[in-house]
Amino acid sequence: MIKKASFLISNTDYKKCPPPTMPEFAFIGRSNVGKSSLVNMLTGNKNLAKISGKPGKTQLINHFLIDDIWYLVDLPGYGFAKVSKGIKSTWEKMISDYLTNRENLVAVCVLIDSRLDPQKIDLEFITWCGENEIPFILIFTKSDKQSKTKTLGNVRKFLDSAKEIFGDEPDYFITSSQNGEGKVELVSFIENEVQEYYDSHR
Ligand SMILES: Nc1nc2c(ncn2[C@@H]2O[C@H](COP(=O)(O)OP(=O)(O)OP(=O)(O)O)[C@@H](O)[C@H]2O)c(=O)[nH]1
Ligand SMILES: [Mg+2]
Repeated sequence: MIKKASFLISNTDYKKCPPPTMPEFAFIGRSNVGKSSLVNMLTGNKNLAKISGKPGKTQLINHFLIDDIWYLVDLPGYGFAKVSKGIKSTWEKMISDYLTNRENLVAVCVLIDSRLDPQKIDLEFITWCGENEIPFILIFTKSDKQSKTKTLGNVRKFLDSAKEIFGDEPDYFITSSQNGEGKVELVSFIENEVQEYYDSHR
């Protein structure tokens, strides 16, 4: 479990991010999918990342230091219709530059709204990750909002779509920031990866 978490710095330029000396996990997904809420749930600190009912709250690359051994990054959402084309492409460049150049990035955690059928923009994003050889895992959010059957049905549909693209199923987790579902599983997974990172970088 996470014992210690603190906010470090916000950036628009990946070159100004903290030195890449620790393994890093970045949280991304559509605006309002629950990225910042998940960061707070995982760290047990309701006030760490800013949350809003309005999409587009997070606009920068936000670094958090976890247990003094890994970085968690809260990224702005993609696919937010209400911003202008110009702002959108600036965001996209900032995020794609960060994702393709950040050498200590272990995996991108792609958040998917478990209430919805597979969304084109999410499938496009994971396709882009594949093309750029960026490892990713899927995190289904807001599982508390509907029945277990409905959640599992939507998860299955998304995994089937991903399988069509990649030939196999990505690692995935089902979570709720409201009731803590998936916290233990996801944190254990990340902590394992962190350990492996240090083992292979000795
Ligand atoms: N019921 C429920 N609501 C959630 C959950 N996660 C997030 N929310 C709500 O969804 C809204 C958006 O949450 P945020 O965490 O700000 O979403 P975000 O992905 O960081 O959004 P941007 O920063 O705008 O891209 C807020 O009103 C949250 O309270 C969840 O697991 N369950
Ligand atoms: Mg946010």
